[in-house]
Amino acid sequence: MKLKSVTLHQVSIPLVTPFETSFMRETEKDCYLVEAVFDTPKGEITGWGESVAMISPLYSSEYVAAGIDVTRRWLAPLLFDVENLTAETVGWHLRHVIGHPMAKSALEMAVIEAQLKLNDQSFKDYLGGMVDSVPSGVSVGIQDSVEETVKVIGGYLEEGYARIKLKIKPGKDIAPVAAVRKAFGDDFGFQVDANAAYTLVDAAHLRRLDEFGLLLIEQPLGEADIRQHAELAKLMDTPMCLDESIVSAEAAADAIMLGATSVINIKPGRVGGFIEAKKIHDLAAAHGVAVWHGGMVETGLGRAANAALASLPGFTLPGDISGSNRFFHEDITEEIVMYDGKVDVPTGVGFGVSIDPAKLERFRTDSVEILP
Ligand SMILES: O=C(O)CCC(=O)N[C@@H](C(=O)O)c1ccccc1
Repeated sequence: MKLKSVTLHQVSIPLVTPFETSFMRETEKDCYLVEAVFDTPKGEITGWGESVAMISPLYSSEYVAAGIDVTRRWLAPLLFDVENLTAETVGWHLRHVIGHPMAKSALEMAVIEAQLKLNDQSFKDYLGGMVDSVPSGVSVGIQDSVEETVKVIGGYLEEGYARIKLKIKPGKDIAPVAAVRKAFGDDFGFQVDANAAYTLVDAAHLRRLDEFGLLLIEQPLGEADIRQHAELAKLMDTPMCLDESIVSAEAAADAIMLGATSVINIKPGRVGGFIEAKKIHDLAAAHGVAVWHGGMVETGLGRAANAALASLPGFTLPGDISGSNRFFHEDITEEIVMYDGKVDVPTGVGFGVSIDPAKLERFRTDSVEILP
């Protein structure tokens, strides 16, 4: 395939309720979509991708404006020069640009989808997915009070979510977790995500979480740390899970070998794309390390692609692939629907969903066209 043009559509979609983590509080989903047109043996084909970078560099160093800039000035020009572009080689062609995994992943997604359309193939089949639906977990932001936390989680349990993930930070951790366990018992999957809000000095405090039978504790320490997480893992019974630190298969190998993680949160955007994410899945499986699919408040496009990846056999824990309605009043693709604690794995060609032009128009705030 030969890349002919790339258009980046910046969108802002209102959230149904504010989403608060230890490092930010969001009321809109701001991201950009990649619309890439390719010349192929079957004529012109368009592939779509989604960048999971936030509007500000608070989860990682990436952010929307930087992703648009690095794509316009560096990444797209590199791909325009490739005569026969394939999904499996995008990362190689972009390897000299340091960093920017989310921007690279968004472009790779568009190449993947065009290749799937060229080969009349679903993403699930391309990856070797084995199931038609995947368990659907939900991520719960930091609430204003313990009572509100119990109420919100009760609502999601009512809806039938397979697993609850609660954001925590110093001062909003033990009490809400204890109250949720007291209110709903021990028979549901419950985990916490600190987004790097603690330090090793907090080890004794974090060990108090061990009494609540949590599935895991996610990234309690620094976003780039591996060694200290290995130290903390020795002190806690709750399984250690890494998110932000796992920026590549290499980092995953280091974390596994150092005993820093017994569960890995896989996010294609964080590691540079779905091809690298599958390598991490395969590496973890070889080491008996469980993986689950993380979420970055993606639109239905990203959620559909994530569900396909999560259909691989190593994804043994429910991921953050909630229904579209968990975050959005309306999605820019067909709605991803959670039912009976699961979401369907799309079976259509490509990612199995399409961008609704009218909704793209409604939520679009800017577009930039990039030509060779
Ligand atoms: O369900 C979802 O899509 C969101 C899951 C979630 O909590 N994501 C968190 C995270 O730290 O993993 C996040 C969201 C947005 C930006 C950065 C991080």
